[in-house]
Amino acid sequence: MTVDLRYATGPETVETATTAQLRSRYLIENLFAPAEVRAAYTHEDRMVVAGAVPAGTTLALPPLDIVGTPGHLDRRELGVVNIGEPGEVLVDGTPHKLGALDGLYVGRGSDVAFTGDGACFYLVSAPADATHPVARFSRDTTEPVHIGDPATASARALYRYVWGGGHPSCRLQFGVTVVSDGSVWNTMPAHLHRRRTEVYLYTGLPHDARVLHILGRPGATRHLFVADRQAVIAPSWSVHAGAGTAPYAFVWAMAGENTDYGDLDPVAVADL
Ligand SMILES: O=C[C@H](O)[C@@H](O)CC(=O)C(=O)O
Repeated sequence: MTVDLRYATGPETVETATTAQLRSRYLIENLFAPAEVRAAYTHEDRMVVAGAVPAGTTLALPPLDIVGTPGHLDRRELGVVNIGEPGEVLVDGTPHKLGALDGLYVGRGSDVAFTGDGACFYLVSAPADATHPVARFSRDTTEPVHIGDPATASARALYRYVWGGGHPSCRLQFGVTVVSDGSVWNTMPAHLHRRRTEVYLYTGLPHDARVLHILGRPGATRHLFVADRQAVIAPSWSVHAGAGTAPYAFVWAMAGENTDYGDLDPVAVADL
Protein backbone atom coordinates (compact mmCIF):
# COMPACT_ATOMS: atom_id res chain seq x y z
CA MET A 1 0.00 0.00 0.00
CA THR A 2 1.39 3.42 -0.90
CA VAL A 3 1.30 6.11 1.73
CA ASP A 4 1.23 9.80 0.93
CA LEU A 5 4.28 11.03 2.89
CA ARG A 6 4.56 14.61 4.12
CA TYR A 7 7.64 16.08 5.76
CA ALA A 8 7.58 18.61 8.54
CA THR A 9 7.97 22.19 7.32
CA GLY A 10 8.93 25.55 8.78
CA PRO A 11 6.87 28.73 8.70
CA GLU A 12 9.37 30.66 6.57
CA THR A 13 8.66 28.43 3.56
CA VAL A 14 5.02 29.44 3.37
CA GLU A 15 5.46 32.96 2.07
CA THR A 16 7.63 31.98 -0.90
CA ALA A 17 5.90 28.71 -1.81
CA THR A 18 3.92 28.46 -5.00
CA THR A 19 0.30 27.40 -4.80
CA ALA A 20 1.31 23.93 -6.07
CA GLN A 21 3.97 23.64 -3.35
CA LEU A 22 1.51 24.69 -0.65
CA ARG A 23 -1.00 22.13 -1.88
CA SER A 24 1.59 19.33 -2.05
CA ARG A 25 2.79 20.07 1.50
CA TYR A 26 -0.45 20.70 3.38
CA LEU A 27 -3.44 19.47 1.35
CA ILE A 28 -4.42 15.78 1.28
CA GLU A 29 -6.77 15.26 -1.63
CA ASN A 30 -7.51 11.61 -2.34
CA LEU A 31 -8.12 9.66 0.86
CA PHE A 32 -11.40 8.00 -0.09
CA ALA A 33 -11.81 5.28 -2.74
CA PRO A 34 -14.26 2.34 -2.81
CA ALA A 35 -13.00 -0.91 -1.23
CA GLU A 36 -9.69 0.71 -0.25
CA VAL A 37 -7.86 2.09 2.73
CA ARG A 38 -5.73 5.08 1.75
CA ALA A 39 -3.36 6.82 4.12
CA ALA A 40 -1.17 9.87 4.49
CA TYR A 41 1.63 10.16 7.04
CA THR A 42 2.91 13.50 8.26
CA HIS A 43 6.14 13.87 10.21
CA GLU A 44 4.36 16.68 12.08
CA ASP A 45 3.68 14.88 15.37
CA ARG A 46 3.74 11.66 13.30
CA MET A 47 0.02 11.71 12.63
CA VAL A 48 -1.54 9.28 10.17
CA VAL A 49 -4.75 10.32 8.44
CA ALA A 50 -6.59 7.75 6.38
CA GLY A 51 -9.83 6.90 4.64
CA ALA A 52 -11.57 3.51 4.69
CA VAL A 53 -14.50 3.02 2.32
CA PRO A 54 -15.72 -0.59 2.73
CA ALA A 55 -18.24 -0.49 -0.20
CA GLY A 56 -19.65 -3.86 0.83
CA THR A 57 -16.31 -5.45 1.73
CA THR A 58 -14.57 -5.82 5.09
CA LEU A 59 -11.46 -3.67 5.17
CA ALA A 60 -8.72 -4.14 7.76
CA LEU A 61 -6.69 -1.21 9.05
CA PRO A 62 -3.37 -2.10 7.42
CA PRO A 63 0.10 -1.86 8.94
CA LEU A 64 2.20 0.89 7.34
CA ASP A 65 5.87 0.45 6.50
CA ILE A 66 6.65 3.99 7.70
CA VAL A 67 5.09 3.13 11.09
CA GLY A 68 7.26 0.04 11.28
CA THR A 69 5.22 -2.27 13.53
CA PRO A 70 3.40 -5.49 12.53
CA GLY A 71 0.03 -4.03 13.55
CA HIS A 72 -1.00 -0.43 12.83
CA LEU A 73 -2.02 0.15 16.45
CA ASP A 74 0.82 -1.77 18.15
CA ARG A 75 2.19 1.61 19.33
CA ARG A 76 -0.64 3.95 18.28
CA GLU A 77 -4.15 5.04 19.21
CA LEU A 78 -6.92 5.75 16.70
CA GLY A 79 -9.81 8.12 16.19
CA VAL A 80 -12.55 7.29 13.67
CA VAL A 81 -15.39 9.47 12.35
CA ASN A 82 -17.95 8.15 9.87
CA ILE A 83 -18.58 10.79 7.20
CA GLY A 84 -20.82 8.47 5.14
CA GLU A 85 -23.88 6.32 5.73
CA PRO A 86 -24.09 4.03 8.78
CA GLY A 87 -21.46 1.32 9.09
CA GLU A 88 -19.57 -0.73 11.63
CA VAL A 89 -16.08 -0.64 13.02
CA LEU A 90 -14.87 -4.02 14.27
CA VAL A 91 -12.49 -3.66 17.20
CA ASP A 92 -10.90 -7.03 18.02
CA GLY A 93 -13.98 -8.53 16.37
CA THR A 94 -16.59 -6.55 18.33
CA PRO A 95 -18.80 -4.37 16.10
CA HIS A 96 -19.41 -0.71 16.94
CA LYS A 97 -22.10 0.92 14.83
CA LEU A 98 -21.37 4.46 13.69
CA GLY A 99 -23.96 6.73 12.08
CA ALA A 100 -23.31 10.01 10.32
CA LEU A 101 -20.55 11.98 12.05
CA ASP A 102 -20.39 9.55 15.00
CA GLY A 103 -16.93 8.89 16.43
CA LEU A 104 -14.94 6.01 17.89
CA TYR A 105 -11.76 5.96 19.95
CA VAL A 106 -9.64 2.81 19.73
CA GLY A 107 -6.75 2.31 22.13
CA ARG A 108 -3.29 0.98 21.50
CA GLY A 109 -2.93 -2.67 20.51
CA SER A 110 -6.31 -3.42 18.92
CA ASP A 111 -7.07 -4.91 15.52
CA VAL A 112 -9.55 -2.82 13.56
CA ALA A 113 -11.69 -3.49 10.48
CA PHE A 114 -14.48 -1.63 8.72
CA THR A 115 -17.76 -2.71 7.09
CA GLY A 116 -20.84 -1.01 5.66
CA ASP A 117 -22.15 -0.51 2.14
CA GLY A 118 -22.32 3.30 2.18
CA ALA A 119 -20.01 4.01 5.11
CA CYS A 120 -16.99 6.26 4.71
CA PHE A 121 -14.60 6.23 7.64
CA TYR A 122 -12.06 8.96 8.28
CA LEU A 123 -9.22 7.77 10.51
CA VAL A 124 -6.49 9.51 12.49
CA SER A 125 -3.79 7.68 14.42
CA ALA A 126 -0.94 8.99 16.56
CA PRO A 127 1.80 7.45 18.73
CA ALA A 128 0.56 6.10 22.08
CA ASP A 129 2.39 4.70 25.09
CA ALA A 130 -0.57 3.46 27.12
CA THR A 131 -3.77 1.60 26.30
CA HIS A 132 -7.10 3.34 26.87
CA PRO A 133 -10.49 1.63 26.36
CA VAL A 134 -12.52 1.77 23.19
CA ALA A 135 -15.31 4.38 23.30
CA ARG A 136 -18.12 5.28 20.92
CA PHE A 137 -19.36 8.86 20.58
CA SER A 138 -22.80 9.51 19.14
CA ARG A 139 -23.30 12.89 17.53
CA ASP A 140 -26.97 12.80 18.60
CA THR A 141 -26.21 12.40 22.30
CA THR A 142 -23.05 14.53 22.51
CA GLU A 143 -23.92 17.97 23.88
CA PRO A 144 -22.27 20.42 21.47
CA VAL A 145 -20.41 23.56 22.48
CA HIS A 146 -21.96 26.48 20.59
CA ILE A 147 -19.45 29.14 19.64
CA GLY A 148 -19.29 32.06 17.23
CA ASP A 149 -22.12 34.37 16.31
CA PRO A 150 -24.55 34.59 13.37
CA ALA A 151 -23.81 38.33 13.23
CA THR A 152 -20.22 37.53 12.20
CA ALA A 153 -21.22 34.50 10.12
CA SER A 154 -19.27 32.29 12.52
CA ALA A 155 -21.91 30.33 14.48
CA ARG A 156 -21.00 26.66 14.79
CA ALA A 157 -21.47 23.62 17.00
CA LEU A 158 -18.43 21.75 18.31
CA TYR A 159 -18.94 18.08 19.10
CA ARG A 160 -15.93 17.21 21.22
CA TYR A 161 -15.34 13.46 21.32
CA VAL A 162 -11.84 13.08 22.77
CA TRP A 163 -10.61 16.37 24.14
CA GLY A 164 -9.01 15.82 27.52
CA GLY A 165 -12.19 16.54 29.47
CA GLY A 166 -13.88 13.20 28.93
CA HIS A 167 -12.53 9.94 27.61
CA PRO A 168 -8.77 9.55 28.12
CA SER A 169 -6.19 9.33 25.34
CA CYS A 170 -2.40 9.56 25.15
CA ARG A 171 -1.99 12.38 22.62
CA LEU A 172 -4.98 12.34 20.33
CA GLN A 173 -7.93 14.73 20.46
CA PHE A 174 -10.71 14.80 17.89
CA GLY A 175 -14.25 15.87 17.24
CA VAL A 176 -16.57 17.35 14.65
CA THR A 177 -17.61 20.95 14.08
CA VAL A 178 -20.77 21.77 12.14
CA VAL A 179 -21.07 25.31 10.78
CA SER A 180 -24.59 26.70 11.29
CA ASP A 181 -26.83 27.55 8.35
CA GLY A 182 -26.05 31.08 7.21
CA SER A 183 -22.61 31.11 8.80
CA VAL A 184 -19.43 30.50 6.82
CA TRP A 185 -16.47 30.79 9.18
CA ASN A 186 -14.71 28.14 11.19
CA THR A 187 -12.11 28.87 13.85
CA MET A 188 -12.46 32.65 13.59
CA PRO A 189 -11.03 34.36 15.58
CA ALA A 190 -8.15 31.99 14.83
CA HIS A 191 -5.63 30.44 17.18
CA LEU A 192 -2.34 28.56 17.25
CA HIS A 193 -1.48 25.33 19.01
CA ARG A 194 2.19 25.58 19.91
CA ARG A 195 2.11 22.15 21.49
CA ARG A 196 0.46 20.14 18.77
CA THR A 197 -0.36 19.55 15.15
CA GLU A 198 -3.93 19.76 13.91
CA VAL A 199 -5.52 18.29 10.79
CA TYR A 200 -8.91 19.37 9.42
CA LEU A 201 -10.97 17.12 7.13
CA TYR A 202 -13.76 19.02 5.45
CA THR A 203 -17.02 17.14 4.81
CA GLY A 204 -20.61 17.77 3.79
CA LEU A 205 -19.59 20.38 1.21
CA PRO A 206 -21.43 20.31 -2.17
CA HIS A 207 -19.15 19.12 -4.98
CA ASP A 208 -19.02 22.53 -6.64
CA ALA A 209 -18.34 24.43 -3.41
CA ARG A 210 -15.00 25.07 -1.68
CA VAL A 211 -13.68 26.09 1.71
CA LEU A 212 -11.14 28.88 1.55
CA HIS A 213 -8.74 27.57 4.20
CA ILE A 214 -6.19 29.92 5.75
CA LEU A 215 -2.75 28.73 6.85
CA GLY A 216 0.56 30.29 7.87
CA ARG A 217 1.83 32.47 10.69
CA PRO A 218 -0.35 35.38 11.80
CA GLY A 219 0.58 38.33 9.59
CA ALA A 220 1.93 36.04 6.84
CA THR A 221 -0.99 33.86 5.81
CA ARG A 222 -1.82 32.09 2.55
CA HIS A 223 -4.91 30.23 1.48
CA LEU A 224 -5.94 26.95 -0.11
CA PHE A 225 -9.23 26.23 -1.85
CA VAL A 226 -10.32 22.91 -0.39
CA ALA A 227 -12.96 20.54 -1.78
CA ASP A 228 -15.20 18.10 0.04
CA ARG A 229 -13.43 15.20 1.78
CA GLN A 230 -10.02 16.83 1.57
CA ALA A 231 -7.77 17.36 4.59
CA VAL A 232 -5.34 20.13 5.53
CA ILE A 233 -2.35 19.78 7.87
CA ALA A 234 -1.73 22.66 10.29
CA PRO A 235 1.77 22.57 11.84
CA SER A 236 2.14 24.09 15.29
CA TRP A 237 3.10 27.51 13.84
CA SER A 238 0.10 27.77 11.52
CA VAL A 239 -3.33 29.20 12.00
CA HIS A 240 -6.13 27.00 10.67
CA ALA A 241 -9.40 28.68 9.80
CA GLY A 242 -11.69 28.82 6.84
CA ALA A 243 -14.78 30.19 5.16
CA GLY A 244 -17.03 28.04 3.01
CA THR A 245 -18.89 29.01 -0.12
CA ALA A 246 -21.63 26.58 1.05
CA PRO A 247 -22.56 24.85 4.32
CA TYR A 248 -20.04 22.33 5.62
CA ALA A 249 -18.71 20.47 8.61
CA PHE A 250 -15.23 19.28 9.45
CA VAL A 251 -13.46 16.69 11.54
CA TRP A 252 -10.64 18.16 13.62
CA ALA A 253 -7.91 16.04 15.11
CA MET A 254 -4.83 17.01 17.07
CA ALA A 255 -1.79 15.26 18.51
CA GLY A 256 1.04 16.68 20.59
CA GLU A 257 2.33 17.34 24.07
CA ASN A 258 -0.95 17.21 25.98
CA THR A 259 -4.67 16.58 25.64
CA ASP A 260 -5.81 19.90 27.12
CA TYR A 261 -8.34 21.21 24.58
CA GLY A 262 -8.07 24.73 26.00
CA ASP A 263 -4.28 24.91 25.57
CA LEU A 264 -4.25 27.28 22.62
CA ASP A 265 -2.99 30.75 21.81
CA PRO A 266 -5.73 33.04 20.49
CA VAL A 267 -4.90 35.31 17.55
CA ALA A 268 -6.84 38.57 17.29
CA VAL A 269 -8.46 39.18 13.90
CA ALA A 270 -6.49 42.42 13.64
CA ASP A 271 -3.23 40.45 13.98
CA LEU A 272 -3.95 38.21 11.01
O1 LIG B 1 -8.64 23.84 19.10
C1 LIG B 1 -9.64 23.61 18.50
C2 LIG B 1 -9.69 23.20 17.10
O2 LIG B 1 -8.92 24.03 16.29
C3 LIG B 1 -11.13 23.13 16.61
O3 LIG B 1 -11.87 22.38 17.53
C4 LIG B 1 -11.73 24.50 16.47
C5 LIG B 1 -13.05 24.50 15.79
O4 LIG B 1 -13.59 23.48 15.46
C6 LIG B 1 -13.71 25.79 15.51
O5 LIG B 1 -13.34 26.80 16.11
O6 LIG B 1 -14.63 25.81 14.65
